Amino acid sequence: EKNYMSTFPFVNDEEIRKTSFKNVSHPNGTSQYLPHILIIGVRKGGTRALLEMLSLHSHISAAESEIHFFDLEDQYKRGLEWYLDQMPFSYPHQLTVEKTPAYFTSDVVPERVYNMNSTIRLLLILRDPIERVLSDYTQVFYNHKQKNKSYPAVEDLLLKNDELNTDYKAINRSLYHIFMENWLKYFPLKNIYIVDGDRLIKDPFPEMQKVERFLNLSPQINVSNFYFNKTKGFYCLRDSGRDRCLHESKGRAHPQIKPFLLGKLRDYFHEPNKKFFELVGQTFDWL
Ligand SMILES: Nc1ncnc2c1ncn2[C@@H]1O[C@H](COP(=O)(O)OS(=O)(=O)O)[C@@H](OP(=O)(O)O)[C@H]1O
Repeated sequence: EKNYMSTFPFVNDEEIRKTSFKNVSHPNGTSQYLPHILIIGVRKGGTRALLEMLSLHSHISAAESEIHFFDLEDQYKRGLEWYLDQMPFSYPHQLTVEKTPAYFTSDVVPERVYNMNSTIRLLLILRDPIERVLSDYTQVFYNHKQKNKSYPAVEDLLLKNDELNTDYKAINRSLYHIFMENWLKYFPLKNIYIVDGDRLIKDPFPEMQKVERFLNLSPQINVSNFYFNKTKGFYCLRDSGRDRCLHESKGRAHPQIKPFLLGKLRDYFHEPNKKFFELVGQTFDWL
């Protein structure tokens, strides 16, 4: 049998070795491990879809919720022992993965992750920056709606005095090169795999094959694990006969924006996108 697991668990220094694994194990042979893989973002990039699809693989064990360990002070000060305790119970041959989309855009997170495990594998799923802005807006819009609060129309946030409002948070979070530079101060590009979130929506299987390869996992995820659900308008998962789609909050319709505004967004993101492509030595089909 091919030794796919030979490079794991990536743990490189003594301190981490000591804390990376909790020896208080279940009778069934499972234990908790610090993550071997992190899905760091981007917010609205398709992080949940990526985590669910990766979980189709039997060697993957995923933390269900977003832990926000590295980005929130209150969590981080609880220490690695606490973080370890948030991890799922898994078998020694499995890899633990956690996803918190806020990690990618945080200034403090790369160094903190590095201090935990400098050879950890990072997955970053990105979408067209403009799509991401509209998805981000839609998310916040629904958050307000849920609380019966009103929220401005998208054009009122995107524009200020008839010009693009570059202070708008959702626009800033799409300046991928700025955040990427910070990650690359700590991690080599070869340890960061960038998933094309637009392609993962349109045709998930080939993208997941690439993720499997990057993680050195045996090829297990199959084309029949995915089926297109016409009602949802997205791919859903089929796992040992069980069908499931992502939550209804995933795959929402975005607001239509006027062509002149779309033009402004395109102009604005042109240079940042180019900078990002140069930084990672890879291009994407962004507008
Ligand atoms: N298969 C499938 N089903 C449903 N949704 C899918 C799928 N694949 C990718 N996506 C896209 O995932 C987007 C949400 O991204 P995240 O999970 O990263 O959002 S979050 O930051 O955790 O809130 C979500 O964004 P919206 O379309 O704006 O809702 C989806 O476009």
